[in-house]
Amino acid sequence: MSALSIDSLAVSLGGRQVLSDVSLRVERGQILGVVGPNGAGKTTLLRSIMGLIPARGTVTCDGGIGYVPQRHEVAWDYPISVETMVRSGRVRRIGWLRQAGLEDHRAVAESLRRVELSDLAERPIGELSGGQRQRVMIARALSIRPSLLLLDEPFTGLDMPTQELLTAVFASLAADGTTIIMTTHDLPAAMVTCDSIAMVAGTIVAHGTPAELRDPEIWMRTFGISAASPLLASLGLHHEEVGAAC
Ligand SMILES: Nc1ncnc2c1ncn2[C@@H]1O[C@H](COP(=O)(O)OP(=O)(O)OP(=O)(O)O)[C@@H](O)[C@H]1O
Repeated sequence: MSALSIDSLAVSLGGRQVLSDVSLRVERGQILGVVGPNGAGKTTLLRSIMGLIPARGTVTCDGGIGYVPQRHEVAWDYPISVETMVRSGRVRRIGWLRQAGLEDHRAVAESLRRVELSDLAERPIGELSGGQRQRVMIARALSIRPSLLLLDEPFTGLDMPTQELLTAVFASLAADGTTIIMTTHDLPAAMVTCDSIAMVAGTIVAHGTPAELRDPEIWMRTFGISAASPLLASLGLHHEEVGAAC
């Protein structure tokens, strides 16, 4: 059985069809990159896998799901520590009225270690840098030890060392069997770091390994770009014009 199976998923928001006929399989320990233009439905796809918005079709996952929304969706002026923020990821397991137990503390400490934030456990979240905030949100999602981790644009606005650190964290999670799905606008990085790429534009336009997605036509169609687009050059894909040699 695949770690995640999506069959005939369709989502309407505000009376408009945002996603239709989405079917996808992701195997355990794989990293899937979800790419597509603005408004393509990438965030909607993650939210519907998470069950946060009503959708038709079926989503089957073999374990818990951790979700890291885009950073601007979180209220960072809330007066709580990094540790409390990470522990809040386990609220459904702990319950609002029960004290956190040994297992909860262990899971929180392990998650903070994964993202190298153990030293900042007591720091108020309002005092963190953008990169540290992203690491807190990832630790929060990891606190339930999910089998599937959903990341919405995890690298946006981060410097190169933080991107490198997170890439290493994701690779080690995947090696330990966590399945990862991330949306991204950094297409060259996705082609290097993801095992497979799903190209989304209202539906799955193409899905394959980076090596299988070297046809520039697919990128031109999905992103609505011309053969002269710098995007194709940045991916090392060159469109050969028919009759160009004449
Ligand atoms: N709550 C909502 N009500 C109505 N329409 C919505 C709602 N949320 C999203 N949409 C619309 O659904 C479409 C897909 O949005 P979504 O955020 O999934 O795109 P995206 O691919 O993640 O885009 P981006 O790259 O800009 O983040 C957009 O046209 C958006 O305006």
